[in-house]
Amino acid sequence: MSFFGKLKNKLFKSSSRLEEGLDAIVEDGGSADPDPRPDLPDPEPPTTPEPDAPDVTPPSDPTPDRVPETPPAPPQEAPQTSDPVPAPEETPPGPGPDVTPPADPTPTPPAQPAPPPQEIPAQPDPTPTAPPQEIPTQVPPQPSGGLFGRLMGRKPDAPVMRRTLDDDMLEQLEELLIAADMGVDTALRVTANMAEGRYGRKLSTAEIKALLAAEVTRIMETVAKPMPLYPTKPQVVLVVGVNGSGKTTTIGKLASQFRAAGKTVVIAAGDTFRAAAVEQLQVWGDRAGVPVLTAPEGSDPASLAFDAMTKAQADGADLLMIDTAGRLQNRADLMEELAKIVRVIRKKDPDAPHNTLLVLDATTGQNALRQVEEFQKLADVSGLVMTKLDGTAKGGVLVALADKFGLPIHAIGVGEQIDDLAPFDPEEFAAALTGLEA
Ligand SMILES: Nc1nc2c(ncn2[C@@H]2O[C@H](COP(=O)(O)OP(=O)(O)OP(=O)(O)O)[C@@H](O)[C@H]2O)c(=O)[nH]1
Repeated sequence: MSFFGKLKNKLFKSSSRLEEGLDAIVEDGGSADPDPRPDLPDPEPPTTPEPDAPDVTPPSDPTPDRVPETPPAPPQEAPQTSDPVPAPEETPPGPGPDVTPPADPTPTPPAQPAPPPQEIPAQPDPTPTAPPQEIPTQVPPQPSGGLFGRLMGRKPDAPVMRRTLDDDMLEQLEELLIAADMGVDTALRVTANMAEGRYGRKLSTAEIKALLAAEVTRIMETVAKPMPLYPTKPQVVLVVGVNGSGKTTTIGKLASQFRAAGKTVVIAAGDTFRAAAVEQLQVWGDRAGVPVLTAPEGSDPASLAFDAMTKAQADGADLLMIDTAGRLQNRADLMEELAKIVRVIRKKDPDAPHNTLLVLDATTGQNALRQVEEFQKLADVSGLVMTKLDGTAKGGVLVALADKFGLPIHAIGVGEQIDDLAPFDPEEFAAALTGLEA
């Protein structure tokens, strides 16, 4: 199975609750429409509740004038289905160590069977006032598609359930989206946009899913950005996040992808308070074929960071990834620790760290929102990596995160293996979240 097929499968697994909820909402209060053609006028573009223009600029980029490296396939220039992390500069398009997706070097729409109901332009206009999407209210019949349909063994020409979009239905949709961890504000905005120009019309499940997927895509497109690479050597990537969020695993996966892209990488095991954490990072360093600098348990992480910076500079390494402790419960200590690491590495490079990645566990749902708030106070978070998107029903929190903070999502973790780090693809994510049939 291709990497994208695998990814899609994993994401689809996570969305069943929302998908089934949408099916149930239309079934509840809807009626079988023998005529699959809804005969609806074109939707008017939503003009009201617009998502807050997300600030996708890292909070305070220490080097705003830095020019991103422009390799043949610069990862920062690939907003669609390309690499979230280092683009394979010299990696041949064969089955070799492609950075992302590792097992499928051509992660383009072919793997994403054209979903008939959704017509999202490849480069949608991000301006909030522009029509967010061209969703045909007349979605091609989906009688044989859809989990529910398949479970019920519907025949292709079976009547399609439709339900009038009214206050009751909108309320149910809001509740469903909130239950799916989108958060109240985002859920209200999304449903308002879905209703805009369509209130009082009869919509099928497929149409509802297409509308929701388009709204989600529109929000997520503004944040789907690969981690930028700079010509600076070493580019310092500080990795923060609570214990267990997946920092170590993500550093290992990223290091492997950077290395496959021809970059030299050094890792600093900055969580010196836990011997187990250091050991685990060493295991990941071995897997990725990247040196891991460690220090005795309990020693000063800033001192280790300084040594790692010295080594990375001496070696001419492209990237230095610094793991950090995640003891959010000792907030003051952690803040001081992170501040000291930054102070120390800035003695070597005043622009470092060039990226501060916050690793978030998607299965924590709404808690991820609080973690962003907390870590933004502790560090200049420049981008997110969302882990454990495989097998979670809480993927909706990504929509809330994007809507609320607008921080770039550089990559998503979809498993525990070294290759299980994927670009964040908004359309694929939206389709998976809503159960939109491909
Ligand atoms: N299913 C799944 N598991 C993941 C993913 N990323 C990390 N994990 C698992 O989550 C657990 C914690 O990951 P770590 O990388 O150790 O997390 P950490 O933030 O470094 O945690 P500490 O070492 O305690 O600071 C491990 O069992 C990982 O295998 C992912 O994308 N999907």
